[in-house]
Amino acid sequence: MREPSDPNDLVTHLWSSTARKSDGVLEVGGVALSDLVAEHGSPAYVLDEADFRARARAFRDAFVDYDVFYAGKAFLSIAAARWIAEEGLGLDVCSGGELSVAERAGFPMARVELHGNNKTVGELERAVRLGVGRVVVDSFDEIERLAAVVAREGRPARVMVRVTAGVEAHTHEYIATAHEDQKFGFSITSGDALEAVRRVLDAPGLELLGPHSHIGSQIFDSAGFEVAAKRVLALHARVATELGATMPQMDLGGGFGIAYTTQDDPAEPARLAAEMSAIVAHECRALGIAEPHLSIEPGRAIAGPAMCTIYEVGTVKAVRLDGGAVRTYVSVDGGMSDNIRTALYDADYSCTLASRVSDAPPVLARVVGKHCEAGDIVVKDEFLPGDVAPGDLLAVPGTGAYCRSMASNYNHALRPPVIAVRDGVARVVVRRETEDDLLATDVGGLE
Ligand SMILES: Cc1ncc(COP(=O)(O)O)c(C=O)c1O
Ligand SMILES: N[C@@H](CCCC[NH3+])C(=O)O
Repeated sequence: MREPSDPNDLVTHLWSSTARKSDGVLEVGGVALSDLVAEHGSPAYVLDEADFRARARAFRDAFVDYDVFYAGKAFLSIAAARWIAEEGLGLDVCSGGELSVAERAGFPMARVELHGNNKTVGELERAVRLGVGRVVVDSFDEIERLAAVVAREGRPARVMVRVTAGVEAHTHEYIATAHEDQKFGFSITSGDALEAVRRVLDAPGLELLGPHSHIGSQIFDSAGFEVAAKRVLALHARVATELGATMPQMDLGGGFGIAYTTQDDPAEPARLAAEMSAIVAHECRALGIAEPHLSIEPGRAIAGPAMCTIYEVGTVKAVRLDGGAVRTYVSVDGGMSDNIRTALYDADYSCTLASRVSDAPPVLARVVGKHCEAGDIVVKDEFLPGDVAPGDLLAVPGTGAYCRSMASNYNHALRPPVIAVRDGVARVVVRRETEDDLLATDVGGLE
């Protein structure tokens, strides 16, 4: 259990860099969130543009000799794609929808890569026509499909082969992706990865760049990356000796963890870069192979800390637990429709009172949403001032990654807007959904 912290202050490393409290009111990007809610309503995602850009830049600058692709699945909008382009990163998309955002943003297609374990023929055709920089193939079916697409379109495609390195990453089971028994990639151990490389080499119009390994997400320990890099580089060596080909590149994926609570201690990009580069250099020397050109795909570590969600409290209920302790259930005007991560991954978040000072003694609170679901929890445990009351605003930090992008319309909830703040100015970059948006898809079909 975390210790209560001063409710009138912020645990700064959990918040975006411009977040501060002034007389109990949370400000981000120079905008008081109480003013933002007065104008735009709640709940709302608040995106600190300067922080998002700075994190993107920090990865680009630390991983100097690498290509850095921002993983748009974490959070993508036209504005975010433009910022990523301006900061000099590439963009990883994994669906036609994400590709559309990149296109609408005018993102340079040569710096876009397309992922996915079941891309449609339509998605592959569009990617090839648009000239995306690389397609990461994930199955034998897809290699055949892509080869047919490039033949029909008369345009080549640069290809990476997604591999599973057989690593048990230390993270939630649902977001680990390098163990053998799951849907992504070609197993190195079984020989499928080598066979996939052979088929790509044999396919006219497919240019092989190299293997791609993503071991999972919200990982703090570089040991998993080390084991994966070793196994993937061993594949490079096998491809050279058995197939007589050189793979010029290698992608080590994303997965870099962030601090959701004071229990988390993430590494800075510079340290990650130094560790990963040392591992690759050491292993290449041992195998006697040339170092491939490297790339990575951070998503969460760029978008996650740059956003917070602001909610209004609707009801407060004290519940007596077995043993006599009391838990205060604080219901807010959003929930699992704007942040599914607590319910899906048992994720931990923190929160703070964002609209006033309070000197009331802390109580153990659980922040819950307004959905018809007992597991609709936003913050499992937090100490909040004991006078927390309807009308108060609560803010949850670290909601930039996999919250808006995984948001749903459960109970016909309207997905909240994303409001970018910078230098005292707030701009809506993704508008709030309306009931008309929901009803527009419900076409009746009664005739
Ligand atoms: C292939 C791939 N690359 C990159 C990412 C981004 O991961 P993260 O947001 O943890 O950096 C993911 C998501 O886990 C992924 O599946
Ligand atoms: N959606 C996951 C991250 C992994 C998704 C990308 N493979 C999360 O919220 O943690």
